[in-house]
Formats: sequence, C-alpha cells, structure tokens
Amino acid sequence: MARQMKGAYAMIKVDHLCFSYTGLPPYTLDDLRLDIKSGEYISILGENGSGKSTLIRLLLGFLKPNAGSIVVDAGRIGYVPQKHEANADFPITVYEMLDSYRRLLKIRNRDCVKHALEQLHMEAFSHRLMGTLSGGQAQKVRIARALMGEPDLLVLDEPSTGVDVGSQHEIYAFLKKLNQQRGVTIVSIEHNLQAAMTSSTLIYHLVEGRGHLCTPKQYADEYLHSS
Ligand SMILES: Nc1ncnc2c1ncn2[C@@H]1O[C@H](COP(=O)(O)OP(=O)(O)OP(=O)(O)O)[C@@H](O)[C@H]1O
Repeated sequence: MARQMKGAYAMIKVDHLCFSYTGLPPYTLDDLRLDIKSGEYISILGENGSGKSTLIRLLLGFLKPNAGSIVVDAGRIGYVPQKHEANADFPITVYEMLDSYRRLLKIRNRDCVKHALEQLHMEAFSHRLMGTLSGGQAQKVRIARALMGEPDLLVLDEPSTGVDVGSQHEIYAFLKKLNQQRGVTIVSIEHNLQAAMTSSTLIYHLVEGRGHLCTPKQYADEYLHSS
C-alpha cells in the first residue's frame, strides 16, 4: 500500500508538553517529550487518573497544551472512544450509524460502509439495531466506523473494556494485522496488559504526569519480572 511505500516518518511529535485542566501547575501532564514514527503500535499504560485520556484528547486536538507542543502529521485519524452506554436505546441500525458517519466524512463511495464491516467480519449485523449488540460486537462496529476513510492513524481508548475474552482476541489480532500488514499507526490506551505486551511495538508509561517510552520487553523486565 501507498502508506507502506512512503517509509516511516515522524508522525507524532510531543515537545515539552505541559497540561492541567486549570491551566496552572501542578500539571496533569508535565514536560512530556515523545517522538513516534509512522508504523508503530504504541500502548499507553498508567494508573487511573495518570493522564492517559488527557494525552489522547491533546493528540486529537480536543484540548490545547498550556506549554510546549503536540504535532500530529497524519492524513486521516480514526478514533475509537471508550465504550459508553449513552443513547443505547436509540433505534439506529449498524448500517445507518456507519452510513451517517460516511456522510459526515463526505465519503462518496457508499460501499465503504460494507467494506468497513467486512474487515471486522460484521457484515451480517448490518441491519441489527445498535442497542441489541453485545459488548464485543458493538466494539467491532465502533472500530469499523473508525476505519472508514482509511485512516493513517488509529487512536483507541481502552478497546477491550466491556468486551468478552473471545472478542478481545479477535480485536487485538485484527489491530495487530492492521498495523503490521497495512502499516496503520496505532495509539491505544490499555488496561489489558497482556494485549499491550503482545500487540504493541512500544509502550508509553505515564506515572505522576511524566512519560517513559520503552519496548514491551523493557517494560516487562522493569515492571513485571522485577518483583
Ligand atoms: N474535564 C476535566 N476537568 C478537570 N479535571 C479532569 C478532567 N478530566 C480529567 N481530569 C483529571 O485529570 C487527571 C487525569 O485524568 P485522565 O482521565 O486523563 O486519566 P486516565 O489515566 O485516563 O484515567 P483512567 O484510567 O481512570 O481512565 C485526573 O486527576 C482527572 O480527575
């Protein structure tokens, strides 16, 4: 694919980034520096409240840094938000939900809805109401939605929350394939340590506002095998 032939380039550059919701110290994210090349699969790990979602919001441009900068050089960004039950009873089918998103993105080709669902083996659920899907099925649909428009960067917020073990395996196998075979860069907030260790190429560990970048092996040696 074109994105693989382009070769790796600096896709995400975080430079001395400071952020707090008040705009004043103490910072939730304090002097972060991070360079991520295209083609990486980076899992963000950290305790509850360590700033993982805040970093994602900055990455997506929903928030602005108080100091420093964050630059993302990606054509299209797909985003899979954290699972939430709001509007679960709203009577919309899988197809209707994806097709409205297609129109929002101004994608003319209607087949892209079918294609997105096929990638996740969810085409048989096209006419099911969203509210009747299991946690795993709904998550696959959300990933399918994020893939519409063929993003270069896919950002996920805890993809395995509320998903049964079987679907978790399918989802992580799919994400790994997307990264390795199609060169899509992935940034994923993870509480699923096993998935982070087996799927990602890099781990970004947030502790008390500071970030530490390492390989899964380095993370395992430092935090999992040392006790
Ligand atoms: N909209 C907000 N306004 C004020 N403070 C916030 C807001 N959102 C988050 N915070 C605070 O910022 C800090 C980081 O929150 P964040 O949600 O980024 O953490 P997290 O690592 O994603 O947590 P979790 O693992 O629980 O999802 C927390 O102390 C949180 O209370």
